[in-house]
Amino acid sequence: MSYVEVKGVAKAYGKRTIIENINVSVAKGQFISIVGASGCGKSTFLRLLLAQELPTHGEIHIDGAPMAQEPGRDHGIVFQRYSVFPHMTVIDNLVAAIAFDTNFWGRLSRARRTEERTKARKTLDRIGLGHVAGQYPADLSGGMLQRLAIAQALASDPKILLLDEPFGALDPGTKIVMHDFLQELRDETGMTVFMITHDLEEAFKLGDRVWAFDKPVWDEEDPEKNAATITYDFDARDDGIPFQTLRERTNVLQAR
Ligand SMILES: Nc1ncnc2c1ncn2[C@@H]1O[C@H](COP(=O)(O)OP(=O)(O)OP(=O)(O)O)[C@@H](O)[C@H]1O
Repeated sequence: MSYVEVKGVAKAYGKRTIIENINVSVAKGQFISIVGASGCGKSTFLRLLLAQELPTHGEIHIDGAPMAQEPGRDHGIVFQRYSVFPHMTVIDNLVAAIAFDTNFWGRLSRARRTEERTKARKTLDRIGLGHVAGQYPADLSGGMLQRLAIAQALASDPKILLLDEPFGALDPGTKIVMHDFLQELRDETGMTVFMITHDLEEAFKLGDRVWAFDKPVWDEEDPEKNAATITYDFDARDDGIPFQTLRERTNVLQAR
């Protein structure tokens, strides 16, 4: 059954339409990787899913209901650039995320604060950051910072996790460790995940489906003209097209 339903969605800024004719349906727990040329509207699409922006046309339904008109707690998001607070320790960063989630930080009782701290400590142990709980983000490696950012995004037990090039700044070894980490989290939580990446191998390794955003019509004289849409929706599991042959079959996915 469909969990996220996107019907005829388009987004324009002023007179310029960035994406259009987006019609997709995603089952609960699916992992969608999103690839495509720079500037073709991938992050714009994530912002629509996050309700940070509203579509110019079309509708998005989540779990059978029209999407909220503003960002809510059922979505978590992680960006490539680490979105942690530099002046707070690792554990305080996580406690702050939990507090934002509860919305009652100022009024939390001492007992509740202790409870939240214990919860944060457990989460840090779970994600391998227990030993740096008292340190500041500046002392952490890129992989550690992204673990912390993901843990913050998960503080509200989101139903949908949005990842905008989360591992783009990491070295190849750390990336592989982060892939395992993300796959474990996904197995544990059953979240539906949308991840933008410029790394095709990563897209096919992690995704159940890989969507390619592209402009069906290019205007060489004016590359900014015309909108992009989802031109390919690949099944990346079982009977999917193997990554190795994909590059040969299509040039749409070649890095531009
Ligand atoms: N708030 C805005 N107002 C006007 N134009 C915008 C706005 N946000 C994005 N754009 C334009 O929309 C286009 C798509 O941007 P977007 O960030 O969604 O692309 P992208 O595919 O995620 O790119 P990249 O892979 O480089 O991150 C760009 O040309 C950008 O300049």
